[in-house]
Amino acid sequence: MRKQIVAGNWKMNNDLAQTETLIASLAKQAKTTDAEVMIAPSATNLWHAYNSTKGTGIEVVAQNMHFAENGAYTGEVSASMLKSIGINTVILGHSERREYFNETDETLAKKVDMALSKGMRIIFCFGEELADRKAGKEETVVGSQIKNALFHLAAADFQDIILAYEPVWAIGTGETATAEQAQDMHAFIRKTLADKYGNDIAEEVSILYGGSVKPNNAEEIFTKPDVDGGLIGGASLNAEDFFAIVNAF
Ligand SMILES: O=C(CO)COP(=O)(O)O
Repeated sequence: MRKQIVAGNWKMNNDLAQTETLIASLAKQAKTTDAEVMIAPSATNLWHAYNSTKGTGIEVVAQNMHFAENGAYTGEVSASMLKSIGINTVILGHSERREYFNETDETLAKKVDMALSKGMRIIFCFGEELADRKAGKEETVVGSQIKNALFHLAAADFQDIILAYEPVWAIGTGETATAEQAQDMHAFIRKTLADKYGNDIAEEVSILYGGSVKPNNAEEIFTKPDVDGGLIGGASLNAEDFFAIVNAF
């Protein structure tokens, strides 16, 4: 059985005091589903968040990391640094990192390798832009993003990979993919995996949907057979909204 996961990507929001306040509110929420719950605070607040979520069942994950072991990469954070403060999962390939920080499939492949070599789990993000969808190229784009960054891996590596389909046109726009659009793409992603690694692997990989998931649309999206959860931006900054989404399964 693949895992159901709801992860909150806080992006560049919440200073230390706000992180404390939001985690205190999250800790008061009741979970009524089996979904795994994750939050991704900023790098400066990971250590605090790791400590203050102990015993809550919420996993703290990182939003990014560098591909090198260590060295002269001013401003960057390594996998070992994350591991050393108890962080075992990292988001890689978010469209904002691709767009604003020039992350490419090639650099992401290196980040994937480093994270896996440190025994970390990865939430690997990808998704087409509006122009791609208008041109009917969404499957071509998504297929190549997955192949270029992940298809050098061994089948066993996929135990540590969670995929997150985030159509760029639905991120922060209030425009969600319809549940059918999400399901169609997730089925395509699973078939892409199955063609390369076989059905057993493809059936075990959790595929999350991200892009304007809110309490009022989460249930419809999560009931689709190939949607195993969500990567939540804006709505993860409010504890009640985030847990309404967690409990939408
Ligand atoms: O980018 C996202 C999560 O990583 C989605 O953001 P929104 O939920 O704000 O659209």
